[in-house]
Amino acid sequence: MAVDAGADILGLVGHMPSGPGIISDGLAAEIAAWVPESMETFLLTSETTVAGILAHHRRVNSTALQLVDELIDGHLSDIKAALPEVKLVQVIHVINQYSVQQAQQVAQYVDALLLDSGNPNAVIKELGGTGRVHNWQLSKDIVDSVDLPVYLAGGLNHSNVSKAVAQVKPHGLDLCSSVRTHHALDVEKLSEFINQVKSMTVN
Ligand SMILES: O=C(O)c1ccccc1NCC(=O)[C@H](O)[C@H](O)COP(=O)(O)O
Repeated sequence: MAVDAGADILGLVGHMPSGPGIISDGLAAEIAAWVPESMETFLLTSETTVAGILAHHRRVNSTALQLVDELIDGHLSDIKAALPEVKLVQVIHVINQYSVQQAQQVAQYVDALLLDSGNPNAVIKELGGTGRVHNWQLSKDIVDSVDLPVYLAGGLNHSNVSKAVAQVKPHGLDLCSSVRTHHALDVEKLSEFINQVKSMTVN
């Protein structure tokens, strides 16, 4: 459905402490092997050690790794050295001014940033798929201060996407909750969103 709708990238959500989009590693691997070669697959991993992240990648074999949490053991450069052909995308949960510093600190070690609205400090960590919008001014400050592609996520839907793009000017958009019904991707909601984005590029 997402390929037909014109998505450029598929996000394959691995094991997470919470969220509506989680799938098994087996299914993620099947999808990663099936997609057209021109399409990127981002494996979303909540692993926080280099060994755990590399093992997760071996199970799925995606074109990119989207790290939804902070590393607690090892360094991003260790992952890059082990998997030079795999893009590294670090998620920054945009909460306050510290998030801008965090983005600037990791920018040199990754291929892209993705700005989302999770709360890694919650009792049950929220690492994405929240459906919540964050402070887009902070996101804009990040876009303006790093020299990397930056994706915007967090509560995007067909009625707020124009404003989000105008304010933040991201490289790309990532969304989950607003195009689902009862947790499953909804073709009508997806088309409504894509049509809105297409109308923005035409106008
Ligand atoms: O979808 C999930 O369950 C999920 C859980 C934890 C991390 C990421 C998750 N989804 C993938 C994404 O990157 C979402 O597209 C992103 O967080 C935006 O979600 P939403 O605010 O619901 O549009």
